[in-house]
Amino acid sequence: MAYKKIEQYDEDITNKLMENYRSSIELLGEDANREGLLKTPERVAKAMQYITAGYNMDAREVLNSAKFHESYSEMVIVKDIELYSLCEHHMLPFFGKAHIAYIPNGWITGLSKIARVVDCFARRLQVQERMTHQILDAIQETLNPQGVAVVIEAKHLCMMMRGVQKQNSVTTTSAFSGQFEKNETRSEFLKLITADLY
Ligand SMILES: Nc1nc2c(ncn2[C@@H]2O[C@H](COP(=O)(O)OP(=O)(O)OP(=O)(O)O)[C@@H](O)[C@H]2O)c(=O)[nH]1
Ligand SMILES: [Zn+2]
Repeated sequence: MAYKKIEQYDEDITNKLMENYRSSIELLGEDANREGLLKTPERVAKAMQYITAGYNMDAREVLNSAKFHESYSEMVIVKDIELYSLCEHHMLPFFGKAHIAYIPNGWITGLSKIARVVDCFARRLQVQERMTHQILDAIQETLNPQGVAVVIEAKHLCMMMRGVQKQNSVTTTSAFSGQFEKNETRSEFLKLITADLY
């Protein structure tokens, strides 16, 4: 199976995480035995496994699972794919949108698979730059298209609720391969992801 079902949690890992989160709650000055917190270690253990489930997902397998022969050779753009990830430095969320395009070279993939590839790499401890490249590489290697473009815009909670405390900064990262290395193609992509066509 390409990805972990939401309800499936490894019992051993869940139990070990629960012990750790119980200790963390106490170390942070709380009473882990008070009513509202009794089930919290288990909830957090499951939530953390869910938001890091990307380690159990294989992006190439996801893309190959719906790969179709097709002669369409214009740009395919899936934009505004929401993403939630965890920064690997503070384990705090960063979240935003991914805009992805590819120009097929005989093969297309199911549109939902593009969004699943985003989840696959977002649901890990990440830096935005690496995630951007991982998404591009998975699509490039699996579909062998004429080019791939990935733009990610995200807000990092580690820059908002602590540290430098900037509430409005947005980080944009991008990666381009093949035809998208040409200015003309890249400009068309950037124009289309900012256009309000829907
Ligand atoms: N390049 C990059 N940096 C990130 C990302 N997520 C978080 N960071 C940064 O990682 C850096 C870690 O820096 P450190 O100085 O080791 O950590 P820190 O003392 O907590 O830093 P401050 O956040 O500035 O308080 C910070 O500048 C974060 O803003 C990311 O996706 N990409
Ligand atoms: Zn951080």
